Amino acid sequence: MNPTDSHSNSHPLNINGVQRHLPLFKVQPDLAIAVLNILGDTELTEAAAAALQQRMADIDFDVIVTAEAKSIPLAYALSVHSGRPYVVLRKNYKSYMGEALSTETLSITTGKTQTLYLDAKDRAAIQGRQVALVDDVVSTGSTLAAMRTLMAQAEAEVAAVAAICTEGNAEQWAEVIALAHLPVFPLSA
Ligand SMILES: Nc1ncnc2[nH]cnc12
Repeated sequence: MNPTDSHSNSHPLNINGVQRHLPLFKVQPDLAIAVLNILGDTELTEAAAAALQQRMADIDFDVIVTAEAKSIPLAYALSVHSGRPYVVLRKNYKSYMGEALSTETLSITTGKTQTLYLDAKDRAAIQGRQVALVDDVVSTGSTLAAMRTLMAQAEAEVAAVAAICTEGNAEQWAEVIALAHLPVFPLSA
């Protein structure tokens, strides 16, 4: 690495002309990832939503579904661009969520198992509908698998999977509509 390069500990990302340098973050003793955090980044979120909406223009979907937390602004922006409502799968159960559905997922950023809940009202909103699953980064596929499980339980059909970035093994994510691919960074112990 070049010590004079101020971005030597980052990975470049360009979405629809919006440039960012993603900081590298160690998530396991032997692995770092380039962290994409769109929270607070209206310009990047907007650029991504506009580009994804274009890529999804020919897909017939009724509802956008995302999981807490970092991708919520993307789902909101895509909702505005596409005119479709969005649903958020939650990480904590609240009493107002009624007869929610739930399933487990393993997070690469925390290394911990998490539960995803589908609120009873959202369950009714997607039953028998075509959904687009949306995430900021599709990485290990654990969140995506949990989202698919909940969609099957709720009798919703997955019409598309879309993300700002795929990560890791690009071939594994050929089905994902994505705007960029992030490598992972093996570290020597
Ligand atoms: N590169 C990444 N940035 C943010 N969240 C992630 N989750 C998995 N990979 C990620």
